Amino acid sequence: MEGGRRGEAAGTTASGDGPAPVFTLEEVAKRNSSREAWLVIHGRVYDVTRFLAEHPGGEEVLLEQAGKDATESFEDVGHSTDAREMLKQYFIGEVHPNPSRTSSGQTSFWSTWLIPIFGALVLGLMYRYYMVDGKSS
Ligand code: HEM
Repeated sequence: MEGGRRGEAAGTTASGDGPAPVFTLEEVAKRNSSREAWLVIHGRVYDVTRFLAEHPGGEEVLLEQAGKDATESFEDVGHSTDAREMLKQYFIGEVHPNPSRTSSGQTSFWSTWLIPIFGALVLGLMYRYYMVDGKSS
């Protein structure tokens, strides 16, 4: 109970190293009930489902924030360093920085490159066609 030990992940999901999963705000928003409750605090996603009943501030307030960014409410309460330490064990991932482009990344890659390349080819062929045409007549 002394505050001397730090950085000891007690066998639960590793929160320190390795790439963390990334969730969109839409995905977080779906977890807004006592069946599944996720919170965003300082850009990180926390699964507080099994913490609901244990929260000293009650499950009501957590459910009110479930599926949302709870940073402000969390900070407004002035949670202790102990409370901040507890966050780590519920960490499940980061928030996606740009929610509108999740699955269509490939499509936008091809459309951004193929259109200019195709355009350049057409222009080149047209140029050639007109030059040849100009010379022969
Ligand atoms: C995973 C996120 C959270 C954790 C780990 C957590 C943890 C705790 C802990 C350990 C306490 C006891 C006092 C302290 O140590 O500061 C507490 C109190 C409290 N928490 Fe949270 N909390 C979380 C999120 C929230 C959120 C989102 C709210 C939203 C309003 C909230 C509202 C409160 C309130 C009102 C109290 C005061 C209870 C009292 O003084 O009787 N907590 N919380």
